[in-house]
Amino acid sequence: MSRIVVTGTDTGVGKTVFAAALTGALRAHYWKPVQAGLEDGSDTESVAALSGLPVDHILPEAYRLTTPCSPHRAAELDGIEIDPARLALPAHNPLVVEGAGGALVPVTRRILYADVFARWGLPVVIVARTELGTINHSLLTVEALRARGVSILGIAFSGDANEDSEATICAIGKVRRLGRLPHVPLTAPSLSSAFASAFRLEDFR
Ligand SMILES: Nc1ncnc2c1ncn2[C@@H]1O[C@H](COP(=O)(O)OP(=O)(O)OP(=O)(O)O)[C@@H](O)[C@H]1O
Ligand SMILES: C[C@H](N)[C@H](N)CCCCCC(=O)O
Ligand SMILES: [Mg+2]
Repeated sequence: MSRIVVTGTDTGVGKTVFAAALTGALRAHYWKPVQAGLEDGSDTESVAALSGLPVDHILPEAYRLTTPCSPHRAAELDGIEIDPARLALPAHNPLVVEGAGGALVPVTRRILYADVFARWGLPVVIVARTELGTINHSLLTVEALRARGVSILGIAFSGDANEDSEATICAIGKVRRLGRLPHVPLTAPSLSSAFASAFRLEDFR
């Protein structure tokens, strides 16, 4: 079975929506270790609603921070420092783990998400937009992860088709195109069906 990390080229690119679909398709457990920003609902709540899975597949966060900003700063604003020892992976398998923002977002002032991914030693899926600007953001993300020895499972695009940008990223970055999740109504059944049409489950096993 598989334990997979979902990162992205930026915040708001569709990691949570993709992770909900993947978690549901694998009947995995989902874990968002650090939630920064509580007012508009958490990623954990979104995945609980969108994955179609029983709630016991949705694991509690290690940190729930008030402010919607970088976790290192959100922690400071709440008067704490994130202890990387508390970010030990849960034993569940299959497991889908979501970062926050992009791969070089700081967890503390000394440790970035990419460093944590390297410690975990799990393969990473990069969620990338298809809009203009994605080639640069995607290739930067690929380089940053490889520089830290993180294994990249592939790229999951999010949004409208952009055939040349998607192919260019995968060719120059030497990275597998896993598929593209189009924008769909955010319900569990529509997400599940869009994921099944766009991705091959065996790529994640
Ligand atoms: N496949 C999709 N279909 C419909 N809407 C989507 C899809 N992907 C993303 N969105 C929209 O974009 C918003 C941001 O996506 P999402 O929350 O998945 O981003 P994220 O990368 O997880 O951000 P964060 O860094 O905060 O965790 C969603 O709330 C939703 O409105
Ligand atoms: C608040 C947001 N939705 C995420 N939880 C955290 C995004 C951190 C991005 C930091 C940055 O790259 O500047
Ligand atoms: Mg998210």
